[in-house]
Amino acid sequence: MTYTIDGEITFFERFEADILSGAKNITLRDQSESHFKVGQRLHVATFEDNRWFCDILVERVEKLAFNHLNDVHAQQENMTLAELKKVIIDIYGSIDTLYLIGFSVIKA
Ligand SMILES: CC(=O)Nc1cc[nH]c(=O)n1
Repeated sequence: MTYTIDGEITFFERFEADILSGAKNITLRDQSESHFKVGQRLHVATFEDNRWFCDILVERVEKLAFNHLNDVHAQQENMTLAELKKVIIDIYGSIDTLYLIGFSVIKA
């Protein structure tokens, strides 16, 4: 199948296996990555060395308060809620507003 790539996003290498298996199907980003739109197909590479590992289709984009993170979000990240909150704080520090990007892998 041919399709147009509309942008790119990076993930830490430690998330690669969970993304490729479908165990992780959302990502939570800050304002700087709030521009993604439903229907976009994105080139996905590792943050560490910019190595392509899949393309994804963006299926959801939602603004989400950190205080509203719940067990469903954690399950979609393949983590416990406590692990997810720690990951977010480790990446972004104290943050009130997140952007949930839901996706499916379309090529790997
Ligand atoms: C590179 C990077 O910021 N990666 C992130 C950030 C938040 N969630 C996630 O799954 N990946």
